Amino acid sequence: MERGAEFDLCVVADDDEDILTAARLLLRGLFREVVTLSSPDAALAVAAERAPDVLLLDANFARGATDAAEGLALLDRLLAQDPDLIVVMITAHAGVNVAVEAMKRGATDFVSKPWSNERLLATVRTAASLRRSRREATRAQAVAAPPPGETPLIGDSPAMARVHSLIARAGPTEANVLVLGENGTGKELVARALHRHSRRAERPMLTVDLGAVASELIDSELFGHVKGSFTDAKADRIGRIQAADGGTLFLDEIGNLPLHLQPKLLTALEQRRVTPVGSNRSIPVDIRVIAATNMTPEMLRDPRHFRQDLLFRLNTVEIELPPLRERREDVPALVDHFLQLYAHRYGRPAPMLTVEARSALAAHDWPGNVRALRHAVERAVILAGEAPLTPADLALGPPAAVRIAAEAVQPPVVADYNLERVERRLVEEALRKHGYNISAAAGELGLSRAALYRRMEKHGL
Ligand SMILES: Nc1ncnc2c1ncn2[C@@H]1O[C@H](COP(=O)(O)OP(=O)(O)OP(=O)(O)O)[C@@H](O)[C@H]1O
Repeated sequence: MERGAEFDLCVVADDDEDILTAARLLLRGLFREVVTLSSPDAALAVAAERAPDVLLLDANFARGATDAAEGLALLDRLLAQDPDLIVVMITAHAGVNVAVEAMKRGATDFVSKPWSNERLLATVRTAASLRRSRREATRAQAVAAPPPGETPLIGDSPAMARVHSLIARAGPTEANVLVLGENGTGKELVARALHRHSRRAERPMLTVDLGAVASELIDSELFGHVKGSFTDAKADRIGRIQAADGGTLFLDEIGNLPLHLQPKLLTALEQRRVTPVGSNRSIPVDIRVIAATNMTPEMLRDPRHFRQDLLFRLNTVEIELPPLRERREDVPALVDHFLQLYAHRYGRPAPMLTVEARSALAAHDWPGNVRALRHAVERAVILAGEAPLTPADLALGPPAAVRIAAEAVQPPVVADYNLERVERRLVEEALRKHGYNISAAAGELGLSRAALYRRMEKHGL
């Protein structure tokens, strides 16, 4: 790494080793890191994961090719993946036509081989400055409001006012934040808002859902691996921690991190370095970690479940999201927001709700929290006719106490062979048995978390 470099990262993709070496030597004064690559796939992967300031791309990627078809096709794919990517094309053989074609397709500039060092440096510096000003503009927008399509964090109950204030204060700092709350309370939305308020906002936030990754793969998913370190390790793979370098890493369902990997994560966070599986070389990383869990604070503070030294690393700031039933005053604003959202999405007028329907929504216990409320409103928008919606249209079911009493006398599942109803009943039972802990219920049902969410949605749970 060079001190005093103006920019962070330049990627050079070319099949000619001599060109790669020359570019690396020339550009390392301008960039803190110059990554050279000789395969199109690697260029796509690194561009997606590292968001370079500039990518220098050889127009004639295939050895001996001169018609630039491969380089131009790769340019299209790179720009489809990230329209803001700054690509400088390297053209050969007085390839003016290729240069013009590349600029038409969205390349920022070009240099022709053999290049003059001054010309190359000037072109690349101008291109990198362009990237920086684009990022600053994006960042200014990002801090002000969530990007289109992303839900704002709704609710001004005292509990949510506290959450908003913690986000505003902790967001711009580098502090690691732990977000606690039952499933569906909005932990991921809080993580996104924290990232948006941070100086890393223009870099990506990468998410690892530790409840969705098979436990034997978590090590390699987080830390990466080197080729041959285990049977399926057919090539080197960078882990999510390294991929989040410069940005934010969101570790969802951190309570699912196996105990034996907890010291490894702690060491990585303390030393700011990762060691891929099978490697003896550690790599420096600069990340901010936001973690989330649906474990109760009591479980989390039990060393049999979670190492306390790792907990102290992760919870510099703790944000607790209370379940929706403890902040019912947020229900009307959430209902109105989702009514508008789905009416717009399905191209129909937002249905009216009777006073009784609104009271039923506010009185419901919402064991699945805001996610379940969102699904209930979506379903109501889809099924609504002309008349205002009544409590029956919302299919909320009786209050929890009545439901439990009724279930006690229900016949066993096998008395009803209707597959849809049996599925709904089993999903409901598994959810209830595990206190709406999605990972645990999915485990018991033999489903992934995503598959369980799909079924909950299908059955309006
Ligand atoms: N305060 C809120 N305002 C608007 N939408 C919300 C709010 N809280 C949650 N949601 C919506 O509810 C759904 C679940 O939110 P999110 O994924 O952030 O919850 P979570 O706590 O991370 O859930 P899980 O633990 O199950 O992963 C999302 O569709 C989200 O948009």
